[in-house]
Amino acid sequence: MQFIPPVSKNRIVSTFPKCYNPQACLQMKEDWSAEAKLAFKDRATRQHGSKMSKVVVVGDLNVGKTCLINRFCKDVFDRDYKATIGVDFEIVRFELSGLPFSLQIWDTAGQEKFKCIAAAYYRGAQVIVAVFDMTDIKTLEHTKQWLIEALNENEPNSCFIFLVGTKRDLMSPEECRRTERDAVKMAEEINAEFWSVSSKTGENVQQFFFRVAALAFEDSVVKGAELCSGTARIGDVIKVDHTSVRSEVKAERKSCC
Ligand SMILES: Nc1nc2c(ncn2[C@@H]2O[C@H](COP(=O)(O)OP(=O)(O)OP(=O)(O)O)[C@@H](O)[C@H]2O)c(=O)[nH]1
Repeated sequence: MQFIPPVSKNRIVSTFPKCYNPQACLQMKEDWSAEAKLAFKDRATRQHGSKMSKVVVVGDLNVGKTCLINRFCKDVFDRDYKATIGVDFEIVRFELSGLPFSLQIWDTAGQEKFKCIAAAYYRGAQVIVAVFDMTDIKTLEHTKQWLIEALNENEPNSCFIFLVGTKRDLMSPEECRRTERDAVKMAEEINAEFWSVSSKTGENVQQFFFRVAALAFEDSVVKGAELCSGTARIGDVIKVDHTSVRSEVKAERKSCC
């Protein structure tokens, strides 16, 4: 396994929605000439290289962090609870707009006794995912504290924040609606984007991680373009279009650890 240190993020470039906004990704402008598209790709590849973004997943014990990651990275679901000890991580490779991009997804332990080990890995996160169990409402309240601790280790305004409710499959439609209402309020409070998922059935899991990848990738490319010596303005490069990123994301998964 090769460990590639995560790149620290200094600021958020794109406007971050308060709750799920299905439109955000990077796309070259349709009306660009073939040469302009090629030049953009070349430049972005040079700046971007095989860019990796760090995603840190936090939340109470037993809320389903490991299952969420495993459903996406390995397409498996384990009914038996095995506590995460300290931290673990997976690397997922994508191809976005023809460019290589990776997410390094850190699974942290929810148990109090492992907290100090896990906290050592919060630094350099580009994305923080605060997870709660939809069947256990107090875990939603606790996401605030998890978030505070994760943000403490990072530059102010430097992370995209997601709030994810798991175990959707265990809820009746009415319970689900009620919990989602509470979660949207919490998401607004913590300036996060809310998703409700089921790792058991897989509902929304892939869509959620594709969204994470799209935002992290867009942010990396915008920063790269800003560094570039004036050949492209940001407005020329970024266009919001979620559908195209979804269809262009080709996940080549590589497990580590
Ligand atoms: N029905 C259902 N069960 C789930 C879901 N996600 C997780 N679980 C179950 O919840 C339990 C805890 O899941 P984990 O993913 O191990 O929890 P965790 O948050 O990683 O726990 P720690 O490692 O202690 O922090 C396991 O028994 C899972 O099978 C889900 O979406 N639906």
